[in-house]
Amino acid sequence: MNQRRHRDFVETPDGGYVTSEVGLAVLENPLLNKDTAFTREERESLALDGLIPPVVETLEEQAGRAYAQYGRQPTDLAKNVFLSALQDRNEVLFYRLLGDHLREMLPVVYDPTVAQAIKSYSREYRRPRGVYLSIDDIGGIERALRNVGLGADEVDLIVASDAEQILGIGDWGVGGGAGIAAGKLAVYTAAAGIDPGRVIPVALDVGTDNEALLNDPLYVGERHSRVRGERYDDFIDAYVTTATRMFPGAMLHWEDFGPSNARRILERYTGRIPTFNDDMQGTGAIVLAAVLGAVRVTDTPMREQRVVVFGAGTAGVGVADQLRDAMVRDGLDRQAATRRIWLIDKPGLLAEDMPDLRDFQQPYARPAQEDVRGLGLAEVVRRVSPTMLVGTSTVHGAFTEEIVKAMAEQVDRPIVFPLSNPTDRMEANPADLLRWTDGRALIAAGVPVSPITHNGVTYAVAQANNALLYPGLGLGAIVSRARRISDGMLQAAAEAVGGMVDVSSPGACLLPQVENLREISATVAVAVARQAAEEDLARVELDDPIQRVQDTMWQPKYRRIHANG
Ligand SMILES: NC(=O)C1=CN([C@@H]2O[C@H](COP(=O)(O)OP(=O)(O)OC[C@H]3O[C@@H](n4cnc5c(N)ncnc54)[C@H](O)[C@@H]3O)[C@@H](O)[C@H]2O)C=CC1
Ligand SMILES: CC(=O)C(=O)O
Ligand SMILES: [Mg+2]
Repeated sequence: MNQRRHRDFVETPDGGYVTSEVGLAVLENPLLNKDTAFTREERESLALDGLIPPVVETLEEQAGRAYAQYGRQPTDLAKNVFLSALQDRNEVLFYRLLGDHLREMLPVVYDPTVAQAIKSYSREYRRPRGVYLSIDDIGGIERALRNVGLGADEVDLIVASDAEQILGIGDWGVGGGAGIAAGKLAVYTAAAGIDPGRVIPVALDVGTDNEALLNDPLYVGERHSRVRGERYDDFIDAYVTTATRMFPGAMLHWEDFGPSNARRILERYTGRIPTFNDDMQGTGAIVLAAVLGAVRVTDTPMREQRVVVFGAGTAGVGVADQLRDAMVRDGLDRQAATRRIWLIDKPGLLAEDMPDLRDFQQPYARPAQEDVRGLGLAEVVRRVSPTMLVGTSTVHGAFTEEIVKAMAEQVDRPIVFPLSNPTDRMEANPADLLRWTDGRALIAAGVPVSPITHNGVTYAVAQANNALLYPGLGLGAIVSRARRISDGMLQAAAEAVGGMVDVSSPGACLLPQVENLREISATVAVAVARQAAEEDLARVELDDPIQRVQDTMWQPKYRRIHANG
């Protein structure tokens, strides 16, 4: 009978569950709880009689009530809190509701409202979710991961964050790590059907430099400044070593690390285990997907693009890397491709003779003889005539009317991607971009944007958020049990998303729409699994990856539950 153990229940070959839990313990387990949908037989066998109101409801009826309750919440933050409480109570109902109203609820569970939820994590705190690992207790990592109660082959995915750069809102300590890891995992399940019983969100608490948190009596994390250097590296290493030893099949996802750690960590582990950094690689790949759509509209090949990236941190350089590689595939050598990308950060245009360049910025630094060191965005746009302007700076309004109009004077269809999150960090408002360019701008933003009508044409603005890509990437890696996440797999994912859109009509969206997220993720997963096989990185052979992806996707449906014995 015992196929696999899920905490305190096992799955049976007919897709039901057997549990030794009874009574309130069943109702308090969000993976088992069906609330008023327990049948009469289940109520009897699981000792639930009298613990639930008499009615027996369907999942649909429950979802209808929950949606009405959701609608009565006064603010987006209240809606987020309501949905987390629902997830803590009944995961099937939570995912059913989320799946039924994905376009409406994704911005509440995830970006942009997740930023507000993270800021108020300690104040709103009601109950824990996932695992909290502390740099002050490195020896406790194994114990904490063991306490989750999952066996060696029962974990597919672990999302971890140290919360140094949460979205574009900076350092949010333990609540940032816990909140973003849980938010990203909710998207994994809603988008790609990653089994919510086989994942672990991890907050890596290394302290925080956010003084408001340190001085907040309600703060729930370690109350000291952020630890850096050798102790930090030892902590990350202990986490990776322990997690991969205990759960050898799990993929490790890194989210919202600061620029000094994100790339270093990825480079240390990428050749050894299945792991990826979403902000660098997921973002780079989804932006590449949108760019592939945009260059079909402009009919200018990749190798002829000139790209200005404003904000040369984790995401900005991740995007630059993917665009450079796409130019190389289009015929340029690596150096020529790199030269077609201009990176601007706080000190202005990055140049070789600048002190304090980060190692990952160095390849893009302009040669000293160009004598362009430190130029501001407006001047760079004037001199370079970029075909693409990408914003990953967190600087709201950085793409001013003057700058965008200057760009639009030099190219017919300027590609402008204000990607910073949440909404109050966006480099430009898409409606303004269309107005300033008289509808010529090809736009993608990090947050969802409603369609915009300009001069009689309705423009669907793409959401270039890594959420359109990482769930399918993860699913593809899981079904193929990939040993590594390779550049080829990221490219396959980007091309799969890019191939899903028809950009031929005026105002067409550069990326598929969020309500098709399950379809997008399935398509990405198949492409990724095929690529893993192609590169000999798959640990299982898939005769029919399309069917395997469908079969692997967890569905928010109630299972029949039997009592053990
Ligand atoms: N759409 C998407 O899928 C994603 C969007 N992002 C967004 O990108 C933004 C940056 O995120 P990360 O790269 O993780 O942060 P980061 O901290 O690694 O990078 C931000 C960079 O912007 C630079 N910057 C700040 N102020 C600037 C200014 N006035 N002028 C020029 N450069 C300036 C910083 O020095 C830093 O290098 C965030 O808002 C984040 O939400 C990040 C990942 C995915
Ligand atoms: C979307 C995302 O990963 C970020 O803004 O950090
Ligand atoms: Mg992120």
